[in-house]
Amino acid sequence: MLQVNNISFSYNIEKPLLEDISLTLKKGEHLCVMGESGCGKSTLLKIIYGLLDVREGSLFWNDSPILGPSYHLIPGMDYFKFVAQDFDLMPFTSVSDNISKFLSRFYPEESEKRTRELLEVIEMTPFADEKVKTLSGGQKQRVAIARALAKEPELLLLDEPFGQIDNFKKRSLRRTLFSYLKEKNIACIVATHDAEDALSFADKMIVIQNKKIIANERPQDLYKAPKSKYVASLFDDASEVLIRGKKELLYPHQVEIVSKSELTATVLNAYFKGFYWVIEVLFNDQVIFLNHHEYLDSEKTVCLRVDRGDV
Ligand SMILES: Nc1ncnc2c1ncn2[C@@H]1O[C@H](COP(=O)(O)OP(=O)(O)OP(=O)(O)O)[C@@H](O)[C@H]1O
Repeated sequence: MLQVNNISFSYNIEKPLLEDISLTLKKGEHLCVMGESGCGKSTLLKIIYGLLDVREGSLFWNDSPILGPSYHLIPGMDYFKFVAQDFDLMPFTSVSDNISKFLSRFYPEESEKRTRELLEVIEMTPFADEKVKTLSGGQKQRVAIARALAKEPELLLLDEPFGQIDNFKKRSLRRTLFSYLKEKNIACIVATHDAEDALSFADKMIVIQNKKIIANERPQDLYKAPKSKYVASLFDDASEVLIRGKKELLYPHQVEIVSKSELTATVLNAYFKGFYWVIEVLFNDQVIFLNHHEYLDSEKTVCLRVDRGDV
């Protein structure tokens, strides 16, 4: 089990980046770390991996303290693997060799079987013999994930793991990877901007804002009852508006256009989303985003209805 107890960290002593951060993660559990760019997600992953020294607080994996580079000649915990945003692969070596390098040379058959299995997890079997330098950014990212899994870690730390992968591949890779991790009971922490990483695959989610953890809950619970616009905006184009004197935090699917209502608004823009449109409207000098089945011209007057349903 991972235990992070009240840690604080700063790159620059005058500008603390993370303050009083605490969290726990059990074996096989998946945690998603979200928050605006620059809030310290990657830094938190680096601290947990043991690449940075904390100013205050302590970290443990089971009963062993996780110590930073001041205490280790080679920083990084043995049972953990960290896939950073820069991948750190061997460019002139094949995809297979990049993965198998971390497997035992004494059991070549085992090693080959495991490499084949991991190539399938990252959907890169046809590229097994390609040199890494010829691969795209997204393909390199997938090889880095497979390499991190070669010697099964107890905790896998992924920094924006699908950032360079196209949507089609991302969805299928995400399904395969997270079910593989669950099957092997490997704990995982993902720093991401993509709410889909959290909503479908994480057991827990933390949100960082202004140096602190402002939410630590199941992603479904956070989605249903976001405590602020900052949290809701991680999931969708949330609007915070004053309606009939009451402040409402609304997702686009909770606002409908109806034929008659006392809430009137003016269309500003319409954004094509495939089977629906996101319509941006101005309501009492406040901008609201809502989902609608068809395109609407700007400046058109529309009537609104709020239907919070059960989110
Ligand atoms: N080695 C470093 N030295 C000094 N400052 C750093 C260093 N690495 C990161 N920072 C700063 O710390 C802050 C947090 O960076 P970090 O990469 O942890 O944020 P993040 O939430 O992961 O951002 P993003 O979502 O954009 O990847 C940023 O302001 C960044 O410029």
